[in-house]
Amino acid sequence: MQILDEKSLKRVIQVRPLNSHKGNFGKILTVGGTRQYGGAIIMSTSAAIHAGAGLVSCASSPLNLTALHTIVPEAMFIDSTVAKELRQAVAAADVIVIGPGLGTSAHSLEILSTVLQSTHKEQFLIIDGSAITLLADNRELLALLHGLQVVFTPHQMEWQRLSGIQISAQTNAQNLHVQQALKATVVLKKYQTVIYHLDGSIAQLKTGGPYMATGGMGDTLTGIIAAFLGQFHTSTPEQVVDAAVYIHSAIAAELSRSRYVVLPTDIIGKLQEFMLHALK
Ligand SMILES: NC(=O)C1=CN([C@@H]2O[C@H](COP(=O)(O)OP(=O)(O)OC[C@H]3O[C@@H](n4cnc5c(N)ncnc54)[C@H](O)[C@@H]3O)[C@@H](O)[C@H]2O)[C@@H](O)CC1
Ligand SMILES: Nc1ncnc2c1ncn2[C@@H]1O[C@H](COP(=O)(O)OP(=O)(O)O)[C@@H](O)[C@H]1O
Ligand SMILES: [Mg+2]
Repeated sequence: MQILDEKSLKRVIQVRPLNSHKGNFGKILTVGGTRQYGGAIIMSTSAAIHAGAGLVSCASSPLNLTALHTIVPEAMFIDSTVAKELRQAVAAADVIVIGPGLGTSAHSLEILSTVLQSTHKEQFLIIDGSAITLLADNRELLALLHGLQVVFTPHQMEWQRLSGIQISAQTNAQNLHVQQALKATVVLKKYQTVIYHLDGSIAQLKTGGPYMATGGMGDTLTGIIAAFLGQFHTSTPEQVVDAAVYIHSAIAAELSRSRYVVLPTDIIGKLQEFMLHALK
C-alpha cells in the first residue's frame, strides 16, 4: 500500500506553459445544491476555481445563483431544473462533479439520471454525497456508469449504502472486491482516507485529523479532485486523484497548527498558495 505524501503532490503539479489559456486547464461542471444544501455545491465550485480549473460552471437551483456569484463570480451558472440546459452543460465539460448537496428527492433523482445519460467516456465523473445515496437506492442507474471514468468519493456511511458493507466490516479486501466490480475509483473518506484504484492498487492518507470534521469538507474535496483531473495531464489519473486527496488534508494539517478547527473555506482560501509552494 502506498502512503500519500508531499511527493504524491510534487510529481503532479506542473509549471504552466507560457503559451496557454483557460481552455487548457479543464472545463468543470459541478451539479448539486438544493435549497437546503446550497453551500455544498458552492464550496465544491469554489474549490475547483481556487485549485486552478480553467472554466467552472455550476448547475444548481436558481435559489443559489446570487450566493454563488457573490462568493465566486468566476463561476458560470446553469439552471439544473431545465433538463436541456443541464444536458448541454454536461456535454461541454471535461470533468463533472455530481452530488454535493443534491438531496435525495424525486427531482434530485431526475437530475442525476439526466447527468448519467449525458456523460460520455472521455469525461471524468466524480460522484459524491447525495448522488451516491441515490445510486444505492436506485441500483438500475448503475448500468449507466458502464464504460465511464468514474471516481466515487463516499464517506463510510455512503460506502455502506453503495457497497452493502457495514462500516465495521469495511476492510481493504471487502472494499476492493466491491470497488473492482463497480469498475470505478473509490476514495473512501474517513480518518486516514483510503483510495482504491482501478488497477487494484491502494493508497492511504496519513495526513489530516479531527480538525477537519466540519460539514462541507468532503464537498470541497470534490472540487479539488475535479480541478486536478481537468488540468494535470502529465500524470496518470490515479496519481492526480492521489495528489488532490493529499493536498486537501495537507493544507488542513498546516492550518491546524494555528487553529482548533479548519473550515472547508479555510482550505479553499489556501489552495493557490499551497499549490505554488508545491512547485518548489
Ligand atoms: N453546507 C452544506 O450545504 C452541506 C451539505 N451537505 C450535503 O448534505 C447531503 C447529505 O450528506 P451527509 O453526509 O450530511 O449525510 P448522510 O446521511 O449521507 O451521512 C451522514 C451520516 O453518516 C455518518 N457517518 C459515519 N461514518 C462517517 C464518516 N466517516 N464521515 C461522515 N459521516 C459518517 C454520520 O454520523 C451521519 O449520521 C450531501 O448532499 C452533502 O453534500 C453536507 O456536506 C454538509 C454541509
Ligand atoms: N477525524 C478526521 N480525520 C481526518 N479527516 C477527516 C476527519 N473527519 C473528517 N475528515 C475528512 O473530511 C471530509 C469529510 O467528508 P464528508 O463527510 O463527505 O463531508 P461533507 O459531506 O460534509 O462535505 C473527508 O475528506 C474526511 O476524510
Ligand atoms: Mg459528503
